Order: sequence, then C-alpha cells, then structure tokens
Amino acid sequence: MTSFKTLDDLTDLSGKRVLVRVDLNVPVKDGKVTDTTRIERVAPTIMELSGKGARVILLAHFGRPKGQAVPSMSLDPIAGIVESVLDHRVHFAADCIGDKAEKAVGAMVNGDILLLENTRFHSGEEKNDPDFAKALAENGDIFVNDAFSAAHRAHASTEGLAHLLPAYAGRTMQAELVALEKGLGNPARPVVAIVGGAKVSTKIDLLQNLVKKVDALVIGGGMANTFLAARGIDVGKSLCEHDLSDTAKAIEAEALAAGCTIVLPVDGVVAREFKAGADNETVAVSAIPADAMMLDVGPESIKDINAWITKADTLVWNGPLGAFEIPPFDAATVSAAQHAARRTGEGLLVSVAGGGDTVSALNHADVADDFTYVSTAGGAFLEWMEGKPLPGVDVLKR
Ligand SMILES: Nc1ncnc2c1ncn2[C@@H]1O[C@H](COP(=O)(O)OP(=O)(O)O)[C@@H](O)[C@H]1O
Ligand SMILES: O=C(OP(=O)(O)O)[C@H](O)COP(=O)(O)O
Repeated sequence: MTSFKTLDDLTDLSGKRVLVRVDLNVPVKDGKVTDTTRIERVAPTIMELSGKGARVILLAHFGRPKGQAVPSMSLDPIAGIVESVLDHRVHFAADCIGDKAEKAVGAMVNGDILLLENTRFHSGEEKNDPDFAKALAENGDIFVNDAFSAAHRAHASTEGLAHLLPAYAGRTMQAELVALEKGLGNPARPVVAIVGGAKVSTKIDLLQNLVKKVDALVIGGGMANTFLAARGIDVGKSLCEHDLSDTAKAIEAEALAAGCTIVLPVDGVVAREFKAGADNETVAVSAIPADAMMLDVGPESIKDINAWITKADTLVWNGPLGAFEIPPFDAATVSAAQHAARRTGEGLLVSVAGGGDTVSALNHADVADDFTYVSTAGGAFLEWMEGKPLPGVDVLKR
C-alpha cells in the first residue's frame, strides 16, 4: 500500500468534478512549445479520469506572473497543445476562480476536460491563501495532484486544496516518487551532481544540503556565473545574481567541510547578443569582456565535466550548462548529455536528470531515452534528493 491515496482508491467517478493539478510550465521559444514531455507525462491521469466519466478540470501555472494577469503567460495557447497531445477536446476558461470558471465547469458533461487559466494570475496562489484555495475548491469534488515538479511549492493549488477536498496522487506523481527512490534511494558512489540553468535564486539554497549528499558538484549555466563572481571574477554582463555572493561563498565552505568537490568552469563561450548566430568567442573565465555574456561553458570546462561524469557511478543533473536553445551555446550541454548517455548504455552509470528545460535539452541532444530516469521535475527533484519534505507530497499522505 502506498503512503498516499492514488487513483486506485477512487471508485465511482461518474459525473464527479475532479480538480487535477498538472505542471504545464513547458519550454516555449518564439511563442511555440518546444518540448511536450510534461504534458505527455500527465496524459495518463487525465485520460484515465475522463475515461471513467469524471469532469476533469486542470489547474496549472505558467511562468512567474507574480499575481498579475500577464497576457504572455496565459495558458490559453497551451490548451491547444494539451488537446493535440491528449487527442481529446480541451475547453478553456479565462479564469481559475469566480464566474468564468464556475460557468465553464457548469457547462461540462461527463468525460469533458477543461483547462483553467494560470493559477498564478492571483496573488493568493503563491501565498497559499485559504480564501483563494476555497475559491478553487468550489469547482471540485475531488483533488488529484499530478504535478510532482511543482510539489516543492506550498501553493494553494499544490497544497492548500488538499486540505479542502479528498486528495489523491495522480499516476505521474506516483511514478516519479517510485522511480526516484529506485534510482537514487541508495546511490552508488561517487555521486556527481550537475546543476546549471537560470533559476539561480530559487535553486542556490538547495546546494547547501546537496553538497553534503554528493561527492562532486559541477556548476554550470547562470548558476556558475554567480559562483565565479563570488570568487571575485568579473563576469561582465553574464546572467549573475551578485547579491547571492555570500550564499555562494557559504556553499563553497560547506562543500569543503563535507569533502564535496565544487567544479566551476575554467573557460566560457561569450557573446554580446543573446541570439542565434551571434558573434562569439571562447575565453578563460578570468578574461570575460566587460560588455559580454558567458552563454556556455567552454571546451576545457567540457573536458573537466566529462571527466567527472566518467568518474561517477551516479549522476544527478538539473539545469543546462548553457543557453542550449541558441546554437552554438548548446555545445557543453549536448556533449555532457551524450557522454552520460553513453556511460549509462555501457552499464557504467546510473543517470537521473530532471527539469522542464533539462528534459528539453536532453531531447535536443537526442538522449532522453538513454538516461536511467528522466524526471519532469527540476527544483522538486533536487529538494527530494536533499531529503526535504515536499509540501505537495506530504499533504497527500494518509
Ligand atoms: N549561461 C547562461 N546564461 C543565460 N541563460 C542560461 C545560461 N545557461 C543556461 N541558461 C538557461 O537556463 C534555462 C533553464 O534553467 P532552469 O529553468 O533553471 O532549468 P530547468 O527548467 O531544467 O529546471 C534555459 O532556458 C537556458 O537557456
Ligand atoms: O518548471 C518548474 O520547475 P523547474 O524549473 O525546477 O523544473 C516548475 O513548474 C516550478 O516552477 P517555479 O520554479 O516557477 O515554481
């Protein structure tokens, strides 16, 4: 028996209004969804509920609109993509609470699927405001959480709702927890973690505990710039959170005390514009021009990183090493991904990677199927790895 209720515990679903929290925070470039993995992963839960006659109401966030209705972060265009992945009509309501939501839910028939507008358009979502959670709950009889990748957030649609309605884990939530336990519950050492990407401020705190769990921490992407700057290196116009210098220094000290090696890039590919085909050059990290951005780690760093992957028995990876969506800044991410995939295929490495953009990067490198496990989650998976309680999971426990 699992420690939480699942869809197996739901019997008569006919006509029931089921609020399903999914993660539709998918990568988008030039207005187009570039990776549908997160949608594909929640499809089984949605189709199972719909097939059993439930009225399936999808709740999701997109981006970080900070409580404002920001048009570029509307879920409206995503509804069509969900529809094509599910091969089932998906209706859309322009608000997740209030009259618009109530009217759209009222018009549903058994088996219908409805997507409600971005929950983060309301400030009550991220504050886990009980009144906002109550407004969401008014449109449902049952709550199913299938958004493992947002389970580290104690928000109204990931945590609050579970106090108000009978709450169940969806199929993906269940599968992610089982797979992570199998792959990383008792990892073979050495364990090497790669952390990159752009969400520096929301992920840097995780590293404080992660360095106690892994033998080496390879830092790339925007995260690396923040650590390099903390070491006194001028990173020019690179994505960097200078106000996190003290945090970066504290993590380096923790790592030293825990015997974890921190691996930072020694060189980088820099450009003055963030666009495909921009003029670029490779420089040592000590020579980043003041008006340039480091958009990928350089060839010497790739050698270092691949050598660490070779040393590893277990690899955990969240966050691309560079701005992989814009060639040639995909080189390091693709090289490391392909090297890890090869080692995994040879039976020499357990490789677990996760995160919306990380999955997209592995697909770009054509190796997503060659990793031991690919999670939909980035931050949530790192927090799980740290042993931190995930509010969205804990609240589902029996
Ligand atoms: N050096 C860099 N400068 C700017 N952006 C970067 C850099 N390296 C990586 N990125 C960006 O980081 C983003 C992914 O970060 P993040 O959201 O943290 O990953 P994930 O979604 O896998 O958890 C990608 O869009 C990528 O372009
Ligand atoms: O994309 C997500 O996380 P990830 O970048 O860690 O993979 C989730 O949708 C959570 O988004 P958030 O980090 O804005 O809360």
